[in-house]
Amino acid sequence: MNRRITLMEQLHDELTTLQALCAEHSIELDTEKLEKLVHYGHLLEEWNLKVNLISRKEDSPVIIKHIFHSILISSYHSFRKEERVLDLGTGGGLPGIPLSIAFPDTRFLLVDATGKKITACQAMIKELGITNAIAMHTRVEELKGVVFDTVLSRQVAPLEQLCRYAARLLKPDGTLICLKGGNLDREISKAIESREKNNGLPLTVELYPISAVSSFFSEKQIVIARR
Ligand SMILES: C[S@@+](CC[C@H](N)C(=O)[O-])C[C@H]1O[C@@H](n2cnc3c(N)ncnc32)[C@H](O)[C@@H]1O
Repeated sequence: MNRRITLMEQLHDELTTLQALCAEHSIELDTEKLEKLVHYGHLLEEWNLKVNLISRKEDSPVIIKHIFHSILISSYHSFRKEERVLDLGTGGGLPGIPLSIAFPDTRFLLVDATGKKITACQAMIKELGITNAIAMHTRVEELKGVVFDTVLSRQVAPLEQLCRYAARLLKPDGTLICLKGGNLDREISKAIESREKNNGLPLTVELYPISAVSSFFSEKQIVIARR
């Protein structure tokens, strides 16, 4: 029998899906955080009707494709108390908003060159009661007087360009973490060739393929660049 799924059932399904994925990857999140992440997913879809934040012809659940994808970074990097993190080209808050929910003691700055996207992020941050993330409308090249332990970036630019942006904003022992897809051989070679120009970033590049985590992450990798 065909029947419409109620909002309550949908929320429950999303919560269960996220909980199972987190448990499978040893990511510990309490129910309050899981519920907030599900709430963020709904706000993201609502805002997406007004501002282009994520693809509108979604073929996969937002809770996996965008939210768990962001959270998965924490399997490869420990977000510490008071750590300062920049999300460069955050768009609708990815990966910064999910990670700020998961790690409330870490401090996140989310920047994007598009004002309308930052307005959406600011509204979502407020509605979710997030106090450890700030969204700022700026090009990353114009950020001054701040340094970060970690720079995050999801689907923004080739690695060499990200290294150029991050080089002057990262502490000497800081880390650049990118969520990327496809074959990265050429862009990694270019980034390594340009490292002298980019304050020695990257000295090393670690690649963590995540295709096996979910069918929605086909050809996706987590890329970690260090000096
Ligand atoms: C493809 S979107 C990805 C958004 C988000 N990270 C995500 O995964 O959904 C790339 C975003 O990077 C932003 N962007 C590109 N270059 C930038 C720069 N130099 N400074 C700040 N934002 C930038 C764009 O405005 C855009 O919102």
